[in-house]
Amino acid sequence: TACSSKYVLSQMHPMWQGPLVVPGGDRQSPIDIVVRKSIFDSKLKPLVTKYDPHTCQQIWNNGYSFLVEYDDTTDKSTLQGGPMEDKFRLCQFHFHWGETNAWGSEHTVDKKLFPAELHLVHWNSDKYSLFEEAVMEDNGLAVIGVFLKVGKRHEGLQKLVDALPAIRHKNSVVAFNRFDPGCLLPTNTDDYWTYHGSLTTPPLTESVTWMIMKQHIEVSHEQLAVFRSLLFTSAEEDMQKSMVNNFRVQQPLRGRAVRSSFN
Ligand SMILES: N=Nc1ccc(S(N)(=O)=O)cc1
Ligand SMILES: [Zn+2]
Repeated sequence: TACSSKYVLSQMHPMWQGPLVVPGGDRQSPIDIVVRKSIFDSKLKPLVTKYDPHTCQQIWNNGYSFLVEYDDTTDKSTLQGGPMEDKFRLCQFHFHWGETNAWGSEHTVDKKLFPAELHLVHWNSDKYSLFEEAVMEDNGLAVIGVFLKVGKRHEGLQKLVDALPAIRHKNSVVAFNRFDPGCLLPTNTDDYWTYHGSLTTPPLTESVTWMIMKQHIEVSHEQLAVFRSLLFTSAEEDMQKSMVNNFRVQQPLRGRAVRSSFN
């Protein structure tokens, strides 16, 4: 679908650090969320997600993470509310994780690292007609971030985990339908932090309104271990590299405000 994208993994420096310098990058992501410096904004509305499980199309290994892609040619799976004025269309979700449970998330909360982070990627379908267009615009994208903690097994996630062995190698894809991404959201989606930032992988464009959920979800150690069984490398390459630590380091805040929807 429109929102899938290929990343180029250069040998010079691992891609998850992205290019070392971004031209004029003063709203880069991820960031450390300093809770006591976040500003409560009573005008922030609850998030309204309306996800149609039937718009799920495929799951694939893009050599950086695994993406679950949705048909974003109609307004079937949408996000609105929060700090946004417009309606946004879900195009894909993916995760970032570490080689151990000690780290793996991209955002941190008072420097606390989580073992993994889920990103649900949406683009502004009120203003643009394609993800590729929206990705270049200030208010083009909205990404929901959810922290993962290791604990009890996540039943909804298991369907996804069971599909991963089929896409072990980079560029492998498997049909995946009927998956409700809403099952991966925490029970409370009213409490979040929001700030203006960027994609955390190339093209690193500064077009993202981030909404980071205060409440995490729990997945089992075994489920995370299957994430780590994926490979960065394609079947043709002889050096197989396990797909771990696919996160970018925290970026300077550059005076940006982080608002909270809760007191
Ligand atoms: N090129 N597409 C992308 C979409 C989302 C993200 S992220 N990790 O910021 O959600 C990065 C790249
Ligand atoms: Zn991401």
